[in-house]
Amino acid sequence: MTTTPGIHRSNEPDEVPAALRSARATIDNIDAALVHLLAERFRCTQQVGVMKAEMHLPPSDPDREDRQVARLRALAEEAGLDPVFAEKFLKFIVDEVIRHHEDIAEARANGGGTLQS
Ligand SMILES: O=C(O)C(=O)C[C@]1(C(=O)O)C=C[C@@H](O)C=C1
Repeated sequence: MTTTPGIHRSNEPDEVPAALRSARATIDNIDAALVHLLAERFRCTQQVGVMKAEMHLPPSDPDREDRQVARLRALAEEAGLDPVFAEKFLKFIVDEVIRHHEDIAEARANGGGTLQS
């Protein structure tokens, strides 16, 4: 593997053509950004889960989800991303968030704090 200072170091074999190597480096950077964005989103939704449990609000809010879906579908269309995929991706994430909210509410109901520490 060759290295250039300041340039993304790929773990691709040397025989991979430069254009493909470069495209893969971009993909790797985008995937890293997605991981960081998702980590921040889940950090935020954990706090929402605690607030909801404290306020005895249900874990899911279908009206809010409908608004999120409509907004994300429009954004996806503008951006040239398949809106069906955007909706599926949001649902995948939100379903996981709801499971976390349920766990937080259950832990609280059992006198077990907030799962935050
Ligand atoms: O906004 C909320 O009430 C949340 O709990 C966050 C969130 C989300 O992850 O975007 C998750 C569950 C709700 O059904 C709606 C939205």
